[in-house]
Amino acid sequence: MTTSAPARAVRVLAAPGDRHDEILTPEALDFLAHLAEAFGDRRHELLKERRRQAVRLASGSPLDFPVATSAVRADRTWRVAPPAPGLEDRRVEITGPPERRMAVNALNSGAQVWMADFEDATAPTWNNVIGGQLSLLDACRRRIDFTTSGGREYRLGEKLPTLMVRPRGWHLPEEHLEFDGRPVPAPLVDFGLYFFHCARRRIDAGSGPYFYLPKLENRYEARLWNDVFVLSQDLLGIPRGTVRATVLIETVTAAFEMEEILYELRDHSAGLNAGRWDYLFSLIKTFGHRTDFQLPDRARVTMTAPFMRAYTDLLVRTCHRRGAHAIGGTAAHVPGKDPEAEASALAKVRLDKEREAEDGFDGSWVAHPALVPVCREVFDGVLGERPHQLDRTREDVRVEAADLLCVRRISGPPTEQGVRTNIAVALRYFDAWLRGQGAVALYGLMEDAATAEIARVQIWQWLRHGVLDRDTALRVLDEELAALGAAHPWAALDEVRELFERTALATELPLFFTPDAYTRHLVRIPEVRS
Ligand SMILES: CC(=O)SCCNC(=O)CCNC(=O)[C@H](O)C(C)(C)COP(=O)(O)OP(=O)(O)OC[C@H]1O[C@@H](n2cnc3c(N)ncnc32)[C@H](O)[C@@H]1OP(=O)(O)O
Ligand SMILES: O=CC(=O)O
Ligand SMILES: [Mg+2]
Repeated sequence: MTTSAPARAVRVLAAPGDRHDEILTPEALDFLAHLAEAFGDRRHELLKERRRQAVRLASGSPLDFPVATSAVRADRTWRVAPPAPGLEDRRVEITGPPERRMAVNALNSGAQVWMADFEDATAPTWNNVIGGQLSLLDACRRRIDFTTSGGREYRLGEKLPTLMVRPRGWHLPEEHLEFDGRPVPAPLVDFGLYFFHCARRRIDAGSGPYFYLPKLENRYEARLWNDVFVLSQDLLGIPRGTVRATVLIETVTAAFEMEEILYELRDHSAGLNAGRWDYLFSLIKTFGHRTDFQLPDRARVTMTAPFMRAYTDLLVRTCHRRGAHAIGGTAAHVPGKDPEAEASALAKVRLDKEREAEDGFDGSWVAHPALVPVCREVFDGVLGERPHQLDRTREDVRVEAADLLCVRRISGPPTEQGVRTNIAVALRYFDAWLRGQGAVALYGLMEDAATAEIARVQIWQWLRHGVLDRDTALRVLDEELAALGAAHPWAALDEVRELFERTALATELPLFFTPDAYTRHLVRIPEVRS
């Protein structure tokens, strides 16, 4: 590294695990200490600002495109950096946790990009966090092959996708690492360890250190990431502008600052992604108190709802006028175990990808290897030999604040089946998450931390507006807990129930279920600290 050591060190508070010393080297911890020292306080201030903004919006302050940055939006001259090596053609991107077996499967899936996910698809147990870093390091060294105890072989193919890594969001701490008496911010840990160990290897392989940035709420959070990139590159002597990052527009406040977010990151930007599930979650939680934001059953809120279409159209237009890729989101349907379910899932995903490709997206996400060919076929049909469609500037798109916020047109009360599905999904997902699994297939759909949040906050919202009565919610909760216990005798029913009651049935809505559940259930710090 090119600068002197920080005054304080990062302490590891976890028990040593298999090969963890390969990741938690003194040099890597020193790198994290630099990041924690430089950015810990700013992250803390930005989280306070998130809470202040939530209160302002809940008290009726209007949400609109910021006046202070109108010059950035009006200036037609600026562009983001051109696509970096390996990021020009992104028509199919597969997502998934960096668990070893899934890592090999994703790398062999035939997609252009693998988005290795420490956020929505990972329950951040210490073993998942460090195990994920080991998978990434081994993948970068091409030493990830293994054979299961049953003799099944996992071997990397010749041509691999470009690797992008999604660190956890700013709201999460990593309690197994301490700096200056406080947990190190989780995004700095996920980003920092990968960057420290793999940035040079990726550059030497003709690619680069590339990231997806989740759950940003405004331009200041994008600026913070940009400063993290600048310092990290300087510390390792890597030229500025080598890092690239795609920001997920998945909060309603960020949808009003897409241009500004691209602008803040312009030298490191690799476009925007329409993170539809967190977006919907954010919309409900931000305006959950307002009756005109009351949404019907989750299944009825689709991407063709006018307010969702306004959000994706605006994203494509914003990206393309700035020379940035616009990447679509995840259709949650995953192939089931029988051919009929599989055909139905493929048909639904195809429709979703067709809409995205026709609307101008340059590529999209899939959550399962069996969906790669569908997504490819659809984007091949629209792109042909071209790597993207940045030339489709979508001048026809006119989106005002009201278009993004006009939810009323699809509002309505829930059905009993809608209530039951949400409760069942939340309980089953919490159970999986507490056992260390961050994504699961439930009732034919991929469920992760974003989709489960929708299930949770809808129950809260319906109770709040009196369209669901508490007795019914409690009765369904009892029934669905019993069903979960019958299906999974190992499920921690008391913990699951308590988590649901605390996060869905409380008067005040917790902003996320994860931070508190993480601290209570996933953190394992031995009695005697190292
Ligand atoms: C809202 C958002 O943020 S979307 C992005 C975050 N979410 C995700 O990335 C979810 C990714 N998807 C997944 O985790 C999985 O597909 C699940 C959990 C939904 C379903 O997984 P499974 O129940 O294992 O599915 P299934 O049994 O059909 O899997 C068949 C094979 O495909 C593999 N596979 C399934 N999904 C993936 C994936 N996304 N990446 C790599 N391999 C995968 C499985 O590991 C399995 O491999 P194996 O035969 O070697 O054991
Ligand atoms: O991260 C993606 C989303 O839809 O949420
Ligand atoms: Mg998300």
